[in-house]
Amino acid sequence: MTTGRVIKNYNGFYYVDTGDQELVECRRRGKLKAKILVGDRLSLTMVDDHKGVIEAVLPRSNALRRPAVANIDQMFIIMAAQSPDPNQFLVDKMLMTCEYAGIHPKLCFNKCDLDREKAEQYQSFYQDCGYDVYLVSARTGEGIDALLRLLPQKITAFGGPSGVGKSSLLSRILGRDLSVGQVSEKIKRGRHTTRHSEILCMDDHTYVVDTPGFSSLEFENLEPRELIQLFPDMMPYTGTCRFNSCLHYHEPDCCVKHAVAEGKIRKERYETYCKILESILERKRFAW
Ligand SMILES: Nc1nc2c(ncn2[C@@H]2O[C@H](COP(=O)(O)OP(=O)(O)OP(=O)(O)O)[C@@H](O)[C@H]2O)c(=O)[nH]1
Ligand SMILES: [Zn+2]
Repeated sequence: MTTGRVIKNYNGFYYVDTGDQELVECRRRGKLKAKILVGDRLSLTMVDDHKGVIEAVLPRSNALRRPAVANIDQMFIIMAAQSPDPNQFLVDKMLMTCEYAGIHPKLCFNKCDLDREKAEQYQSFYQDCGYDVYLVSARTGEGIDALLRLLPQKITAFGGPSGVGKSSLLSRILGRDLSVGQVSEKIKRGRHTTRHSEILCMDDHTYVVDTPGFSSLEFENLEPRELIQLFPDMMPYTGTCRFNSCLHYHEPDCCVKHAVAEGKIRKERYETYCKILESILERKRFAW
């Protein structure tokens, strides 16, 4: 049995990287009902050198719903140091979306040429929260080498709000202009032909996923008590609150609130937590 990774899904065929030079064109075995995502690892039976039949989807390490992609090795959330100005609540929500999908993301502030001071403030804030933060400029090329060093042999997803310079950054990273629909040799398809998540090939086994529809609604079914798990900077302080069921909100003797008061948890992060918690509680009230 051969194993491989789905690189694209097109017209009922799955194109699978098995480690060989060429992608293997696969169909699913008729009785296989599982949903197959880009990024999924599969077991397959080879029919000839270039064709196969998918027998099973192997367990996933993570999966995002929108964009639909599985088994990402790392995720970068791209923001701009300026135009558009960064918004801390939005950054927090995107971080939470990734954490909910089982991905501990990295942050990248582009357009550092425009406002280095602001970018450094954000860098220091989120580093304190336990996130790796990279400062780059797609315009000047600053910081790109540091990003490039993190990519080999991995599937890396890039997401972020519109206008932060994601296309410019990916063009720099891939060394080709993405805006004109360049065609990747191995994938044999240009960009901008689909709105689905797209895996772009850098070289054998190194892939970059452009995620245009990055959605922060992934935690809409979250239970109030689960919310704290999406804040790795707050999680260490849970567990010793007076009440086992503590939501770290209005309860007395809450260790999370103590940590906020002592400056061990950043106040702004706790504010995000409360804001999202309130929206979840509100939604549950309406559901009754
Ligand atoms: N000063 C500066 N401008 C940049 C930088 N990167 C991108 N830009 C500019 O920002 C604008 C948006 O860049 P895009 O690469 O189209 O941004 P995007 O995030 O792909 O935008 P969408 O296609 O809307 O998702 C363009 O005018 C770029 O020239 C940078 O590092 N510095
Ligand atoms: Zn508590």
